[in-house]
Amino acid sequence: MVRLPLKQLLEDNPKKVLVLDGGQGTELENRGIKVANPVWSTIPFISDSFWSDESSANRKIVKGMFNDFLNAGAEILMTTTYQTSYKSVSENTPIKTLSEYNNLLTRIVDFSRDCIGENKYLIGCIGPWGAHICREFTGDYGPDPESIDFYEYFKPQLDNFNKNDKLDLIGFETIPNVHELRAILSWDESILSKPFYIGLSVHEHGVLRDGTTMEEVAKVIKGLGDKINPNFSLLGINCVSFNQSPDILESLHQALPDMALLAYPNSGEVYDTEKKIWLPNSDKLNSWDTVVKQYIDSGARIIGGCCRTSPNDIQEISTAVKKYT
Ligand SMILES: [Zn+2]
Repeated sequence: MVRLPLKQLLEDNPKKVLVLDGGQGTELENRGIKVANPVWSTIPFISDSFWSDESSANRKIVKGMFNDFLNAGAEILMTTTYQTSYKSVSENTPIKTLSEYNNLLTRIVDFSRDCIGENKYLIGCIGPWGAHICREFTGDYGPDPESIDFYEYFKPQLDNFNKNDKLDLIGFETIPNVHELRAILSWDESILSKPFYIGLSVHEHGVLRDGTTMEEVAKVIKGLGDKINPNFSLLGINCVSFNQSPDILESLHQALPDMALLAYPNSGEVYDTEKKIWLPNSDKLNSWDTVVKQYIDSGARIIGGCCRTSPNDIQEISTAVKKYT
C-alpha cells in the first residue's frame, strides 16, 4: 500500500497536520451543477451519462474540482456523498434497490480514488439524519428523538463504506443532535469497522445546534470508557461560523485534551436564510492564517474548509499549515 494507514500516520507523527479539501457541494454549484434537489451534490452521479460518457460535462466538472483542491495542497479529500443515504437516494431518484445503491456508491468511490490517486487519503463522507430532513442547522429532531432508528438509516451506506479498501476514513459530518451523537458512538467494530470521525454542527454560541454543551459532549465520550469503538479516531467541527470556530475548537480541546481534533468551518460568508443567498461577512475577524494557528494550538490534526470554501481557501490553509507545523 502506498499510503500509511491514517491512524498510524497520525500516531507516528504527532506534529503532522493534514490539509483537507473544501466545500464540495457549494464548489460544484459554483462550477455550474444545479445541486438544489433532495440528494444535493449526489445529483451528477445519478445520470447514466456521467458513467457512460467519458466526456460528460459533469464528469469534467467533478474531476476539475478534485484537481484544483489537490493543486491547492489537499492531502485528504472526500467523496461527494453527503446526501447519498439509501433512504434519500431510493426516495428521490430512479435508484431503488440495495444492489443498485451499492453499485452507485462503489462507482463514486472508484471515481474519486481515480481522481486523487493512490497517495492521498480518501474519506467516505456521510451526512447526518438532519440532512435528510433539512435540520442539520437546527438540530431539531422532533418530539421523540430517542425513537429514531439511526442505525437503520445509516446501515446501507456504512456497510458499503466499511468494506471498501479505497476509503481510509469514514466521516460523519454536521452532527447537530446529541441523540444522533450517542447513537453513532454506541456502535462497535462490527458496525463501524473502519476508522471514523465525527464533525459536530455547532452554533456560533459554542453549543451543539440542539443546545448540548461541549462539556456534555465530552461526558458522553468519557462515559463510554473502554467500550468506545477503537475506530473512533477524530472529533471536531464542520460547517460552523468562521469567526467563532477557533474558540469552539478550543472549548472542545479543553473538554477532551487527549482527543485528536479536526476543523473545517465555512468560508466566513453568512447565509441569509430568508433570501437563500450567501452574503459577504462585513465582520470577518480572522484570516486563515490566524484561524489555522489557533486550530493547531488546540490539537487539530486535519484542517480544511466546508461550505463556500474554494481551492483558494485550501491554498491559504495549506500555506498556514506549513508555516505552523
Ligand atoms: Zn458545509
